[in-house]
Amino acid sequence: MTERHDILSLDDVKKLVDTFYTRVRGDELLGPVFQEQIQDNWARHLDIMYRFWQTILLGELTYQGSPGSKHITLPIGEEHFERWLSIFYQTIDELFTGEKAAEAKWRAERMAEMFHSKIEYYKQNKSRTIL
Ligand code: HEM
Repeated sequence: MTERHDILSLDDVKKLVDTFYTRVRGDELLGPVFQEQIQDNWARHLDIMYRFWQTILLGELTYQGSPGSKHITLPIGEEHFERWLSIFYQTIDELFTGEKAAEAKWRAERMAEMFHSKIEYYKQNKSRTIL
């Protein structure tokens, strides 16, 4: 096994994203949710996710978007977020180690919390506009 290092380049980001979404697509809980939304646009989704993590972890500002709005109406709850984070953490820990690797996990967890609370709020207040 090659020695693990930190997430330092766009190639590292791509390796993380490709490995993570390959696992997500094969997961019995998450796979169908992603497939339903993304259908045959995986190349585009992966490209967006490369740019998202490149911006956060490498400080190269290639992503512009508002991810919150893309998640608010998804049919997901706590168990989906737990599974997402568990696969993400496992993928990071297998492939990388270091400050950026830790930051990726921290960021993902904060965003999962934020998306989850927005989704729950939306489910309970469907009749009201919140944007
Ligand atoms: C169970 C949890 C999650 C599910 C099922 C999920 C699903 C999705 C789907 C289906 C899309 C594509 C939306 C579209 O193009 O119409 C998407 C986009 C995205 N997701 Fe998630 N997601 C989850 C958690 C997260 C978390 C924790 C993060 C934070 C790291 C995240 C970050 C993003 C970003 C940045 C995009 C791209 C938004 C854009 O188009 O600008 N997602 N997600």
